[in-house]
Amino acid sequence: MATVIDGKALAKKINEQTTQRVEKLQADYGITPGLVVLIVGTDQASERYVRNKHRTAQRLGINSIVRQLPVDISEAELLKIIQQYNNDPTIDGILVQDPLPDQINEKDVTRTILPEKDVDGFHPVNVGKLFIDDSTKYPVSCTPKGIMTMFDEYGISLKGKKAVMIGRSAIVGKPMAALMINAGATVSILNRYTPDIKDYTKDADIIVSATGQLHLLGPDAIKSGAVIIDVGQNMNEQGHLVGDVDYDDVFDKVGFITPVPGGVGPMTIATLMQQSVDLAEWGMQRGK
Ligand SMILES: NC(=O)C1=CN([C@@H]2O[C@H](COP(=O)(O)OP(=O)(O)OC[C@H]3O[C@@H](n4cnc5c(N)ncnc54)[C@H](OP(=O)(O)O)[C@@H]3O)[C@@H](O)[C@H]2O)C=CC1
Ligand SMILES: Nc1nc(=O)c2c([nH]1)NC[C@@H]1CN(c3ccc(C(=O)N[C@@H](CCC(=O)O)C(=O)O)cc3)C=[N+]21
Ligand SMILES: [Mg+2]
Repeated sequence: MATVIDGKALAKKINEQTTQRVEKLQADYGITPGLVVLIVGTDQASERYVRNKHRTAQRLGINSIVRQLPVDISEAELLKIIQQYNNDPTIDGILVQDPLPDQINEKDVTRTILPEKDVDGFHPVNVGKLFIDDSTKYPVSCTPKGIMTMFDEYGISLKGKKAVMIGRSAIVGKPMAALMINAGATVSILNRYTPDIKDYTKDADIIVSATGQLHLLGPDAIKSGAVIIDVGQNMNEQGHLVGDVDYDDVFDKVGFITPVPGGVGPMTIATLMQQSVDLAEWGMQRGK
C-alpha cells in the first residue's frame, strides 16, 4: 500500500511551531520578523503564489511586505530597491519572485541580496555553504529544504539510497541534489538532454521530479516501492493543477508519494516562513 506524504498537514504542524517561535521572539525581545517579497510584473501564477505567502506570513505574525514593481523596471532600479531593504533593520528576509523579465539578470539580483537576508538561499555564499555541507547556520532553498523535512517526518532515510533528481534548476534541482548528497544518497541529476530518463528512474529508490512536464513519469518508469516526490505544478488537459507524475497510474506501485496539490507546495511556503524566523533569530544572535 502506498503512503501519501501529506504536505498540507505537515505544513500546518510546521506553521504552528513557527507561530510559537514568532510569539517568543516578540515576548522575549520585542522583535517581529520582517519579510519583503518583490514581484516584478503581473504574471498570474506568481501573483497567486505571492498572495499565498503573504497571507500565511500575516497569519503567523510575520511582518510581510509585498511590493509589486512595473514589468519594465530597469535592473539598476530593482537593485537599488534591494539595497534599501538590505539596509533596513526591520527586514530579515528578502525574496525576489521568479520568473523575472528579460532586462533583469537574475544572477545580479541574487548577488545583491545580502547573504544574511537571503531567505531563498540563492546567494552564491549560501549555495557554497550548502555544497561544502558547512556546519554553521545558513539559509537553503525552501522547496528542497521542505522536502528534507518530509523525508524526516516520514522516516525516509537517504543513506545508501539510489536517488534521482529530474531537473537542475538553481531553485530546486541543484540544491535538492546537494542536500541528498550530504545526507548520504547516491544521486543522479537528469536534464532535458538525458537520452532516456527511464535508464535512471527505473532503478531509483527515491525520485524527485521538478521539470514542469506533464506525464513525465508513469508506472513503467519506476521501481516497485519507490519514494516519489513531485515538485511539478502543471495544468492538465482538464485544466487541473497536477504534477509531473501520473499520480493515479503509479499509486499502486509506489511506496510513498506526494500529491499535487497538497504535497511539496504547502511545504515550500511553510519552510519560507520557518526560514524567515531563522534569519531574524540569527540576526539577533549576531547582535544586529
Ligand atoms: N511545489 C513547489 O514548491 C515548487 C514547484 N515548482 C515547479 O517545479 C517545476 C520546475 O521548476 P523549476 O525548477 O523552477 O523549473 P526550470 O524550468 O528552471 O527547470 C526545469 C528543469 O527540468 C529539466 N527538464 C525539462 N524537461 C525535462 C525532461 N523531459 N527530462 C528531463 N529533464 C527535463 C530542465 O532541463 P534543462 O536544464 O536541460 O533545460 C530543467 O533543468 C515547475 O513545474 C515549477 O512550477 C518550482 C518551484 C517550487
Ligand atoms: N524567489 C522565488 N522563490 C520561490 O520559492 C519561488 C519562486 N521564486 N518562483 C516560483 C516558485 C514556485 N513556488 C511555489 C510555491 C508554493 C506553491 C504551492 O503552494 N502550491 C500549492 C497549490 C497552489 C495553487 O493553488 O496553485 C500546492 O501544490 O498544493 C507552488 C509553487 C515558489 N517559487
Ligand atoms: Mg524557495
